[in-house]
Amino acid sequence: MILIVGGAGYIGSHLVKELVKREEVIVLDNLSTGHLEAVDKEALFVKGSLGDADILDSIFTRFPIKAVMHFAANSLVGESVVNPQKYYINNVASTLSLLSIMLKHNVNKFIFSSTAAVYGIPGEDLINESTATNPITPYGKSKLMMEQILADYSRAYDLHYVILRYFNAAGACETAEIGESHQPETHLIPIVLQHLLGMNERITIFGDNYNTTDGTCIRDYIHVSDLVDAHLLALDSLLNEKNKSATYNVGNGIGFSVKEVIETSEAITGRTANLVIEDRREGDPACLVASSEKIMKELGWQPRKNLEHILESAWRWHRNQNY
Ligand SMILES: NC(=O)c1ccc[n+]([C@@H]2O[C@H](COP(=O)([O-])OP(=O)(O)OC[C@H]3O[C@@H](n4cnc5c(N)ncnc54)[C@H](O)[C@@H]3O)[C@@H](O)[C@H]2O)c1
Ligand SMILES: O=c1ccn([C@@H]2O[C@H](COP(=O)(O)OP(=O)(O)O[C@H]3O[C@H](CO)[C@@H](O)[C@H](O)[C@H]3O)[C@@H](O)[C@H]2O)c(=O)[nH]1
Repeated sequence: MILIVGGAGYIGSHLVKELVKREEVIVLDNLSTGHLEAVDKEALFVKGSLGDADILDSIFTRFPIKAVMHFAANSLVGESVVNPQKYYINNVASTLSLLSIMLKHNVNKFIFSSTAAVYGIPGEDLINESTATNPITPYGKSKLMMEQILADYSRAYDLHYVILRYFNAAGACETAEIGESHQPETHLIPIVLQHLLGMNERITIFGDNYNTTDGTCIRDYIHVSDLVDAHLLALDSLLNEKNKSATYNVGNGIGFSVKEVIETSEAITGRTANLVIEDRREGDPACLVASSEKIMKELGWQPRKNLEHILESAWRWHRNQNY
C-alpha cells in the first residue's frame, strides 16, 4: 500500500487516479486546499493533517505502507513572502513529523514534491540539477530545507528518497474528470481560462519590463499527467531497483512568456482576453526553464504533452465547471 499525503490536491489527485490502477492507495489530506470529490473512489481516504502524529501513527500501524508520496504543502510564492510562518510550519515542521513516524515504522521510501523555486533567480537559461540553489522566497526556502534534511536523513538513517523539482504544473486529466481548482486561484493558466469563460473582467499581467523577449515572465509549463508519469517511474525505481536516492528536475524544457500563454489560450478557445499590465509580483524570477535530461536518462521519463495539450485539456475541464 502506498500513502499519498496531499492526495486530494491538484497534482496528488491526478497521481492517485493512475496509481490505484496498480497499487493499493491510502490518501491523507486535511482538505485545506484539496477536494474530497477529486480523490479516486478506489483509494482509502483519511481526513487529517500530516502534523498530527497520532493519525500518522495509526495509519502506519494499521496498514502495510511500502512508500510515501508527499504532495501536501502550502505553495503560493507570493503568500509565502507575507506569511512565512505558515510555510515553515506546514512545509518543514509538519513534514519532519511525517518523517519521524516513517522512521519509527521502518518505512524508508519517500517521494517529495519540490519546486523550481529552489533555484531562485538562476544564472543560466536552462536549469539543471547542478545549477546553484538560492531560493528568494520562504516557499522556495522551505522546500530546499526539506531537500537538505532528506539528504542528511538518508546519510544517517535507512531512508531513500526521490526529490522531484516540478516546474509549472498545468493541464487536466484526459477525461476532464479532475483538474486544477484552487480557491482563490492564483496560477496563470486557470486564471486565463476562467477569464475567457467570463469570470473576472480582465487578466492582470504582473510586469512587462523583465529582461525577456516580450518583457513578461517566462515559465516552463509541464502537463500534470507528465508529472504523474515521473512519480510512477520514481516509485518503480525506489521499490524495484537499488534504492538510490536522487533529485530530478521535471519540466518540458521550453519556456513560454505570460503573453504567449495568453495568446495561445486565445487561439485555442477562439476568444479574446482583456489585459491590464500591473507592477511585478514579489518573488517572481524572470525566467525558469528546466533541463530534465537527468530524469530522462536515469528513469526513462519523457514529457508527452506540449503547451497546446496543456491548454486544451485544461479548457475541457474548466468548461465543465459551473462558474
Ligand atoms: N502546482 C505547481 O505548479 C507546483 C509546482 C512545483 C511544486 N509544487 C508542489 O507540488 C505539491 C502539490 O501541489 P498542488 O498544486 O497539487 O497543491 P494543492 O494545494 O492543490 O495540493 C496540496 C494538498 O495538500 C493538502 N494539505 C496541505 N497541507 C496539509 C497538511 N498539513 N496535512 C494534510 N494535507 C495537507 C491540501 O489540502 C491539498 O489537498 C506541493 O508540495 C507543491 O509545493 C506544485
Ligand atoms: O494573474 C496572473 C497570474 C500569474 N502571472 C504570472 O504568470 C507567471 C506564472 O505564475 P503562476 O502561475 O502563479 O506560477 P509561479 O508563480 O511560477 O509558481 C508555480 O510554479 C512554481 C514552479 O516554477 C511552483 O513552485 C509554485 O508552487 C507554483 O505556484 C508568473 O510570472 C506570474 O507573475 C500573471 O502575470 N498574472
